[in-house]
Amino acid sequence: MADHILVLEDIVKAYDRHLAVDRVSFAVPRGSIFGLLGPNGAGKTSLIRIITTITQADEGQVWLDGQRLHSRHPEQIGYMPEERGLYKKMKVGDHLLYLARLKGLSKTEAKARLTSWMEKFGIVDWWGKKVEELSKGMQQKIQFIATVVHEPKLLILDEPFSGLDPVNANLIKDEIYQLREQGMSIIFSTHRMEQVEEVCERIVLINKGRNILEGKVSEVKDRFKENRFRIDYKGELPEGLLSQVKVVGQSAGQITVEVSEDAQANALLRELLDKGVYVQAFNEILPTLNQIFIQQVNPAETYG
Ligand SMILES: Nc1ncnc2c1ncn2[C@@H]1O[C@H](COP(=O)(O)OP(=O)(O)OP(=O)(O)O)[C@@H](O)[C@H]1O
Repeated sequence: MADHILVLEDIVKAYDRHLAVDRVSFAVPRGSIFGLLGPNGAGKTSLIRIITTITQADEGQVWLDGQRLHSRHPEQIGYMPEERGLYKKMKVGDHLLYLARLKGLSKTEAKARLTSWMEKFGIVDWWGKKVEELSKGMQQKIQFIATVVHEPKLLILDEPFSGLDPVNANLIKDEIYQLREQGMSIIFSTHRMEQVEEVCERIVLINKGRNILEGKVSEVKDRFKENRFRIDYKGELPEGLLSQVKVVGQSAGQITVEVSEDAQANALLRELLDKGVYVQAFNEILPTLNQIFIQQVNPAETYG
């Protein structure tokens, strides 16, 4: 448990007769970026609401930083929900101060930290503006600052890049990496699988309230690989070269093969080189997280 900032054990949550979370367990390694994934209605928000003590689990245990979850723990968590709730009529600076004070910061400390964040984002002149004067993306930057200003141990970000242009998305992404470098642990919830591949080290996939897949992103991709390799080459392929492998795709200068074991791929590459074929690229085709997500959540669908 020492290596984990958050541990969930056998969490159950039902609303009336609907079982939203069904014995979910997982652990978030300290100082990592962890993807909490699942289709709409899977139970992710229900789990986040339990972790942030907004609601309570019917059964199971949550441990934060080695302690059973208790009422002071929210001060150590920063949660940016997908529904961004800022008071439209309030001025940005007052609003941020109010939220930072709620998280236990003194007024002086809050002001110093907020000013430093606003300087970092180049938005000091927004301090006196009303929230309603800001665009959706601008409000999101404010929400991000409000979420991290008290330097929580655990940061939970629900679709943090939605509504942000690529420049601002990168700005926030860089800040997330920096916070991780400083030791913060981050749970990242999104439906955008390419973002997960880019930023997350581990994932858990929730479907219909259950944990159906968990692990390091690289291991998960490896688990679902189909031993396929794509070879880009120049010139002609010698006769009989591919008799040992299954060819599953072929076009000018490119061939895709399926091997029965890894060693066969090495043997094929060696043979290509020995026969004087100019190999431009020899790549293993790993499934994308998007393909794995679709296949696991909806097994009737195939990919390839
Ligand atoms: N307060 C509630 N009362 C009744 N049912 C609820 C309540 N909150 C969630 N549910 C139900 O519990 C299930 C899980 O919902 P939850 O919001 O946790 O899913 P989610 O994975 O966050 O989905 P999304 O990706 O769409 O945000 C859904 O079937 C939802 O309808």
